[in-house]
Amino acid sequence: MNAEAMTNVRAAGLKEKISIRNLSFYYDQSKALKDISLPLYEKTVTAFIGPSGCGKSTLLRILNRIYELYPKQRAEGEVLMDGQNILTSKEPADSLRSKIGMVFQKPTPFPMSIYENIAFGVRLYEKLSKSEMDERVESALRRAALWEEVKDKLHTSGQGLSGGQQQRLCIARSVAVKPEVILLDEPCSALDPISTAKIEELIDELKTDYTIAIVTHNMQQAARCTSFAAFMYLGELIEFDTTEKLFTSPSHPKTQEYITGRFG
Ligand SMILES: Nc1ncnc2c1ncn2[C@@H]1O[C@H](COP(=O)(O)OP(=O)(O)OP(=O)(O)O)[C@@H](O)[C@H]1O
Repeated sequence: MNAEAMTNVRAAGLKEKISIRNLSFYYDQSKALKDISLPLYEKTVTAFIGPSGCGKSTLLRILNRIYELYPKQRAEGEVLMDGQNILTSKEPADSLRSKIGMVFQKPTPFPMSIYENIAFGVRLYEKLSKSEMDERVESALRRAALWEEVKDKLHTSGQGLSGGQQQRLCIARSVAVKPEVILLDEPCSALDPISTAKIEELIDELKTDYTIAIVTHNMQQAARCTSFAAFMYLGELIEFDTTEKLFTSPSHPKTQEYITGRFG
């Protein structure tokens, strides 16, 4: 990041919620991420962009330790959340995942009712009374801008919703467990433009409470709804800066080529 951007970060009083330091990642012998260091600022949206295969999804999967389910995958370096290295901490994975929620490219509602899609995750972490649970489900659906559309059919299947509604249900599901960080891996790539616009509005709304990282192939989307952006290429972080700087006057020629559509 250049000096001017750094001054702006300081002036805005932004705190590093997550600090990624010298992070490398291996799929067996193959090195998919090479010595990545960057911050995710608190209550801010950061975009991860770059051509297919550059390691964006791999990076998100490290942040909530999904990779540890696979014996041949290994991370080196540090991912500090509020100063604690989540890669080596003894914190159980499910507790970590309640703090760092993830929404995937393809909407993945569970095969159960809209209500249960949300209540199911909450029950893993908290014991709530029926009325408290009703409130939690409603507030999560409101937060995900879905309440008005589903309030009269909460006990019908979540899989009966449209793709865009399903994705908002998945966002509601992750919001319901009161996370601190939300990771969005191409959340709009399977959606039509109207649903995409709704999710973008929602991201803008959610950043008042959550630290958000979003992987996207859509440059306009990154420009519209993020404050910081990281450009990755072949497993390396080429450039990290404010989204405005990265899109208007990138420092690296590769970033320039990518954002102007000359490759990728
Ligand atoms: N399960 C896996 N086993 C081995 N290599 C993998 C695995 N998953 C990903 N990779 C490799 O790791 C590298 C980074 O992949 P990743 O999916 O993180 O890229 P990406 O930037 O998210 O791509 P896309 O934009 O296409 O989703 C690629 O070279 C990919 O082939």
